[in-house]
Amino acid sequence: MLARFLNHHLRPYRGTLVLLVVLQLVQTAATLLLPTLNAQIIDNGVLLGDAGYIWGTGLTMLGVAAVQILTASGAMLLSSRMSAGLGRDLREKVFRRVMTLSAREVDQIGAPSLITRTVNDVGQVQSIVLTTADVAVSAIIMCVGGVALALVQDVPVSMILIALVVIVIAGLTFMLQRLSPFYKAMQSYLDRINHLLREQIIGVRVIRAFVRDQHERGRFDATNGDLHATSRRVGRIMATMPVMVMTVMNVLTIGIIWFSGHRIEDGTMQLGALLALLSYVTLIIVAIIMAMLVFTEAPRAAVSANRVNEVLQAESSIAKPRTPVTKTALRGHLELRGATFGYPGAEKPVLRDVGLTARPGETVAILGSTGSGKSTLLSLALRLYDVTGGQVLINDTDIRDLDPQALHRIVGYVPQKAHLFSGTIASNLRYGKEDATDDELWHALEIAQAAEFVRPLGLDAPISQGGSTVSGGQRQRLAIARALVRRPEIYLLDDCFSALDLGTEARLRAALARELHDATILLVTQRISTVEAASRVVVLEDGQVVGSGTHAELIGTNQTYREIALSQPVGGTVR
Ligand SMILES: Nc1ncnc2c1ncn2[C@@H]1O[C@H](COP(=O)(O)OP(=O)(O)OP(=O)(O)O)[C@@H](O)[C@H]1O
Repeated sequence: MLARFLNHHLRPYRGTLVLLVVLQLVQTAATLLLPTLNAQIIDNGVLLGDAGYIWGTGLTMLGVAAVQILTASGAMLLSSRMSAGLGRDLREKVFRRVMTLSAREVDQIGAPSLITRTVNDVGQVQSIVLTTADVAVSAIIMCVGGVALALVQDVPVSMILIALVVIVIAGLTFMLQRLSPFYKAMQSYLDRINHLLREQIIGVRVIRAFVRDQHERGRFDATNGDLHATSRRVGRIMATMPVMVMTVMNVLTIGIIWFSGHRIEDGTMQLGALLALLSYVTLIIVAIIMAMLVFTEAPRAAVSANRVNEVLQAESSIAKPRTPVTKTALRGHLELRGATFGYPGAEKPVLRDVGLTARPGETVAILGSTGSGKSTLLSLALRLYDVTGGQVLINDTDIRDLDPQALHRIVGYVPQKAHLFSGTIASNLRYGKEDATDDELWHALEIAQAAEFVRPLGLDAPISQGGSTVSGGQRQRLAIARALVRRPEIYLLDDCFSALDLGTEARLRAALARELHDATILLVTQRISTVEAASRVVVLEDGQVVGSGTHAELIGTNQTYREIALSQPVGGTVR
């Protein structure tokens, strides 16, 4: 899996890879040549007392060492460039893919896991590429070259070397296979830690208010403890590797010295050959240990590559239209026709056979008890999810046939939980219309009843991530202003007056009525005072429409509406 993954994603770096292997080959050949030259100096120079030979071969060794240094640093430069490039490419690919996924896939994989995959898992893959290119490639060349040169020195002694290298490689492979499930578990513990951290940092005020610090610390410690325990088990397996490698290699060295001693005594082998063979054994031991350090990370990188690949292969359940409709003849028409929808894994649909129509100039309020499916209904009109039955039509076109760009041009959305991005007030307001002028921003702020608090701060006042530096009510008004700047045909307002006092809400609704007299507004709310002025109210109960009409019509005829209305005090009295 890892090899296939890397083969695919390293395609743009094939040239670099070839150059890197060439440099590693030269570097390793230079390293391996030095013991051979050393053996020659001893046999032909030192033992025969030939100073000229010693000088000549010594200078050659200096030249070889210079080549070795230059090629090694060149290879390191290329490998770090290649791995950094791969990391950048993978993060970009994952980010782009996540941006195309629908809410359904994001829910399924989970936001914390997507973050771990983009940052940590890509980092693991990047790291294995760096160490493989830097260390493992030269280690493999060193092993093969070392064995080949040992064969040149003495075939019978080299056979012992080959047999033991095969035993070490087989033992290492077995151990690496055992590590894979632990690495899988470690990555999912990391997901969980990320999930807990996000939840606890975002919910820190609730934790303090309910004095749940101890409880939350316990939850965090439990997962952190699991990660720690798994890492220790991995560490224990890894700790046996050097023991095995070093034992085998020490036995090998003793065996070579013992066997070679007899052969030198017989006169079938020279002293220089023994010294060269011992140098090769050292080089091969070092190469195997280096490769082992890299390959112990391979199972973890394989798990990470798999997790990254899962995101890259994920297909959005919101299919792109085959022949997208980019222009519609009508403007501002929204219709749900027998719309049915169920969340994945849910026992029953959240919305059943919902029908409603909203036309330009109309404000259709959706009222219903909590959990009745109001926000879900807006999600369908935004195509965050596709209906499982029936249709959503915008300007008489099935939303599934509309070009996504056109859809998002037509529809403006103010979420229930106003979300702002880090930047400034102006950058948030221009989120849907980058070329909006300052005048347009101030106009939107005036209507959203936000100009008063923005004026002393200025449009360039900083906004922190999520908008935590402004109050809930201010955040809601900024989110309304952001939608107004775009001037869409249809506004989907999800309970976005909930944090406003009744006076501000009344002024805002009056300003919206003046400004958006020809727009279509679908307004989710729990407040009767908000729906009184609506052209029509649709009452939802348990995912079904149980009434539709004006406030005056429903108050007398609709039981659910009456119950909600009677439960809400107005001006200190109950209706
Ligand atoms: N992403 C989701 N996955 C699974 N179920 C969900 C999801 N979002 C909402 N639900 C479920 O769908 C039902 C309707 O939720 P929805 O948010 O549409 O209700 P609502 O009427 O807007 O509620 P409220 O007035 O409290 O905001 C609820 O039972 C909720 O548990």
